[in-house]
Amino acid sequence: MYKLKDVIQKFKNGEFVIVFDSQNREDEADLILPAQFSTPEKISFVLNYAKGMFCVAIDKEIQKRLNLYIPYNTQNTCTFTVTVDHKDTKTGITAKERSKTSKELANPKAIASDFKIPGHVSPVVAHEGGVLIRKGHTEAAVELCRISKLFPAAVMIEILDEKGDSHNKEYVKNLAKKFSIPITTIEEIEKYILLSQPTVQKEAEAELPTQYGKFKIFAFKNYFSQKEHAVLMNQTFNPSQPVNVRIHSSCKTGDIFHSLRCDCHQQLEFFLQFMAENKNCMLIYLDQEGRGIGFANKIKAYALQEQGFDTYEANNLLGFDDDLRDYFDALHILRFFGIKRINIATSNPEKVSFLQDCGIEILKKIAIPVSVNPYNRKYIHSKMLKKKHEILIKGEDSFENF
Ligand SMILES: Nc1nc2c(ncn2[C@@H]2O[C@H](COP(=O)(O)OP(=O)(O)OP(=O)(O)O)[C@@H](O)[C@H]2O)c(=O)[nH]1
Ligand SMILES: [Mg+2]
Ligand SMILES: [Mg+2]
Ligand SMILES: [Zn+2]
Repeated sequence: MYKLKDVIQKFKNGEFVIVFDSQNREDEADLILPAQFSTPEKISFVLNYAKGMFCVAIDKEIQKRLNLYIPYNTQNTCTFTVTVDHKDTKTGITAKERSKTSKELANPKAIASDFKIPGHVSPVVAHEGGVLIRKGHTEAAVELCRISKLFPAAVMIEILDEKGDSHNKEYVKNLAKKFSIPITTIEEIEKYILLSQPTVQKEAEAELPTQYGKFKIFAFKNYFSQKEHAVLMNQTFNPSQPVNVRIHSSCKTGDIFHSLRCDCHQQLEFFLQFMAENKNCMLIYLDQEGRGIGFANKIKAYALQEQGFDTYEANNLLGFDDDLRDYFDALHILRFFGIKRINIATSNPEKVSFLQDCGIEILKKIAIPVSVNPYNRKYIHSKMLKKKHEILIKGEDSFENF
């Protein structure tokens, strides 16, 4: 699914890769090389073509083992340590000597006394939570090493163009093309991690008798986002048979207060009833309120909708994208239960394509009939028009009636 696989293959073999961060962040590209593969030639290339700050991204373990002091207050900024040279270097500045220092930073047997302080290489320490917590080049570089099963140290340097500009995308692309260097983004690295390792943990399970029937309830937690999700399923459950799944994003106003502004409560109620009447059902109730913008922002968005903006325009006016949700946690919940084949109750084509791309087989879509009223009319219409939701309108209802 992600071309990151090819990037990792090259990185594993000791080749350079280029990593862009997000446009909302530094909007820069760094040339990155596993430090263990440093050679004078490669370091010379880096100095000639990248021209930014010569750093070696390292993990916390290396920083501690080498006793690399962090002289700055580094809350949320780059965690640079003191500068170093390897003890066997003379001035420490030549490509050959910087290569030696970089390579030794990746040496798992290296000790503090192997390095002289100050020097000509700047180690910078990645956040322990990696790119899931901090979306910087340092974290990306160390993650690339980790994914590639290399020592967690990488030479990292910003690419500047002929004029010294670090934001020239065309220049970076041409450089990549000229030297066949693969390009990736921090976002792609993050997606790769979210797909390849479980994002949630099961915390607890119990029985849950409801007015619809007796179900089992599970609590799952994502320790990065601190989000807690609920999973309801039938008491007898066979994951090797197709499972009827609903992935529902929390809607306090709809699910709890039965708001008429949206169709959430109708969908939830339909599915709970469906669970009572059918076997092998699972409701994954995700803690991502207001399409991921949170409760307070959703209410702000409602206030804007009262002025005539639609649900997506309101999000955008508040500075958010249309939809901030993702379904990685839901994917890992399905994987946790060993579920591979599902019928899904949704109108949202994005949920379907995400799960399919991740290898979940979708056998059927279960349509949920919803009523239109004067308060949800525009909301439902916008979803159908702008996001291609396939919404089944109940009985006699039609948009023209409102
Ligand atoms: N930001 C924002 N979020 C909303 C608004 N109305 C509902 N929501 C949230 O939208 C989410 C539900 O999204 P929907 O688009 O209704 O449905 P869906 O989950 O994408 O698709 P279905 O599977 O068919 O339910 C919930 O998290 C609600 O809290 C709104 O006007 N603004
Ligand atoms: Mg950077
Ligand atoms: Mg919905
Ligand atoms: Zn709702």
